[in-house]
Amino acid sequence: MKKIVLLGYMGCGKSTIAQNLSKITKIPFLDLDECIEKRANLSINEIFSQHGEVYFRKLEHEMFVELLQSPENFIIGLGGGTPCYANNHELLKGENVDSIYLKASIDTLYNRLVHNKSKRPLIANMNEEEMREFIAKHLFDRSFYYNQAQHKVVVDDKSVEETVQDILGVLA
Ligand SMILES: Nc1ncnc2c1ncn2[C@@H]1O[C@H](COP(=O)(O)OP(=O)(O)OP(=O)(O)O)[C@@H](O)[C@H]1O
Ligand SMILES: O=C(O)C1=C[C@@H](O)[C@@H](O)[C@H](O)C1
Ligand SMILES: [Mg+2]
Repeated sequence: MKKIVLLGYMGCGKSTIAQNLSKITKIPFLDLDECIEKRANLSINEIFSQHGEVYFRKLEHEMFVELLQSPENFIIGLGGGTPCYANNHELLKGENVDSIYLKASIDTLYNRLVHNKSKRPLIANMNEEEMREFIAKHLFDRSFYYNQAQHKVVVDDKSVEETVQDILGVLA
């Protein structure tokens, strides 16, 4: 069986949806950000502030490759930027991978992130206006990489359960 890889912008629901998909499919779930935190013994915020983003991106790539090489089956929730660095977007097309882009609009992302930005170093210090502008531009820049996924599921105006059902549909 293939590894199921969920990707998309910060706040699109990768971690939330992956946990719920895991409960239904009984396939274990791993969150790439959490794996990196465990490996570094630091929070994502601490990695960014103590070592910088380039160091984080190297760890992120190494950990992603490691998980894909593991013989076990997992649902993997990626970090928001994972497909956009190194050759990670090419790894989304691997034979043993089912990659799914959880596609959310700027409004959906803004509404979810505006009160949940403290653990996300890229937006943690922005005011509301800066954040909306940042998300719009950043999503535009990253869309090319997200669109390398094998499948796409639109998450706007859907409950967690509805998105999980849509994912099961594309995997069937
Ligand atoms: N229908 C929904 N589907 C998914 N998440 C939802 C939904 N409605 C509200 N949320 C909330 O939106 C947030 C999504 O955050 P989550 O951490 O799952 O995103 P993420 O894509 O893993 O972000 P990051 O890239 O920063 O790790 C959570 O607080 C979740 O409770
Ligand atoms: O979108 C991003 O670049 C990031 C998203 C998070 O999941 C973390 O991986 C980190 O905060 C960077
Ligand atoms: Mg997450």
